[in-house]
Amino acid sequence: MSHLHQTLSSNQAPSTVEYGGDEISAIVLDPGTAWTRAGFAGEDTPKSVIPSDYGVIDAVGDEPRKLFIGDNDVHAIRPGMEIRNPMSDGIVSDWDTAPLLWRAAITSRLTTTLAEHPLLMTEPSWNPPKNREKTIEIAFEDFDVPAFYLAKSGVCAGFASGKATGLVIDVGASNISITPIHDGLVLRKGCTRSPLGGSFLSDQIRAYFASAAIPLTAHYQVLSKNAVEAWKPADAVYKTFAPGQEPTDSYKRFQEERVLTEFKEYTAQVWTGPGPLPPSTGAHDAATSLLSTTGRPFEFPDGYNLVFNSERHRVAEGIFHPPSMLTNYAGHPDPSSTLGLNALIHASMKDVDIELKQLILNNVVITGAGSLVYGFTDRVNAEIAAAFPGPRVRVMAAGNSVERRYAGWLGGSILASLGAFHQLWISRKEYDEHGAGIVEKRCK
Ligand SMILES: Nc1ncnc2c1ncn2[C@@H]1O[C@H](COP(=O)(O)OP(=O)(O)OP(=O)(O)O)[C@@H](O)[C@H]1O
Repeated sequence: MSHLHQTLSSNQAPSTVEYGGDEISAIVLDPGTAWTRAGFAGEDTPKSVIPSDYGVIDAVGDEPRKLFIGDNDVHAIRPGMEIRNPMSDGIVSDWDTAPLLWRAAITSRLTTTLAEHPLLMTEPSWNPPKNREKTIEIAFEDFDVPAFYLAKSGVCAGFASGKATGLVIDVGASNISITPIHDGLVLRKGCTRSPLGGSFLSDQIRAYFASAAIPLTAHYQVLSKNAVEAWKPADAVYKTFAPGQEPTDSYKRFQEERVLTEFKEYTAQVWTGPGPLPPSTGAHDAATSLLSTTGRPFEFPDGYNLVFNSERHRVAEGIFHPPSMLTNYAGHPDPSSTLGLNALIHASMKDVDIELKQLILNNVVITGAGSLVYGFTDRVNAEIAAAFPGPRVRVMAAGNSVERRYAGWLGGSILASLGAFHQLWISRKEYDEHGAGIVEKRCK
């Protein structure tokens, strides 16, 4: 892919791809753990973004299993509907359902004739060969596409910022990954990741609410509410369900996750460092005065509202400094063996030779919706500047949240619409001749 980067610019957005002499729009599909994003190559944003979580009512007797995919369906309250996700750690773990989601993302908003459009999909750098082969098989045999390519999401996110060389820090739902890229290729030995992504932050906030006895209500549970003063009990009417009609626990958790994301968006804030957030000292929290920040309010769906001070920093501290993580819940990562973000960056840069390291650290690209929490970029900046002092270290993050959310997709969109990309597509003929193994040779 290295020859492509010379023609690369983030402003470039041709609207069609030339394939087989005709101008046909390629489709770009970026399947994440939180969202599945699909759109036409050359466009600025994916036209179709659906939750990767889906609803399912398992088969009972003669009734077959029912699936509920897409925003409207997955959020509707249905007794017995479980919410599941076909991804784990950023890669597909449920091959029965993932292709159904991909197809739904494409056919709901883009086209019903998949067989006419080349398909570019993104994948994380740790996607194993078996998964890659399965993906190309689905593209050609199930979707019947005329041409296919599998691009590394780290490389795509770099391209979205106009960089073919750099260090991509992607904060997704399932993890944080660090991908060094050089001339549009992933430097494999420098790829690192930790489970301390957006879902971890949600779990930390949930754990904090539990420890402070702050009730977490989801939107669907509230029928109506009246405004109340901060710290006063909610004055709301809650929805009740007849026996057997209640939503499942997984549905409840999925809906609570939306509220936790709102908390991340409006209230949580990363301590800007460098170095860890000072420890809590109880009621007269030294960190609060040290931070000299004003508190920030948050209102739950039932109107219960309060102002959060140092706690809104504390919930995010574990991402950078795992010993600070809250551990009052089952399944939390092990604070003593999980790498914080600074350590991850160090581990990634450890074996990169010195000249290349300078080039790479000159283009640190922060991406992924999980990075949108206040202060995140400032902290990364401070940590990198402290760890790698020098004038050539530069951290960049799109100020525009849409770009940050969709960087992987956008890079794929740019890539697939470059004239020079034409030669990289794997054609149906090549797939038929060489089989699924061709993906290993052609999509590096
Ligand atoms: N404004 C925001 N501030 C902080 N976090 C946010 C914000 N908006 C969304 N998030 C979080 O970002 C995460 C989703 O990020 P993203 O869409 O990049 O993940 P993904 O690519 O689908 O997942 P993965 O990379 O793990 O496969 C969720 O945990 C969500 O709660």
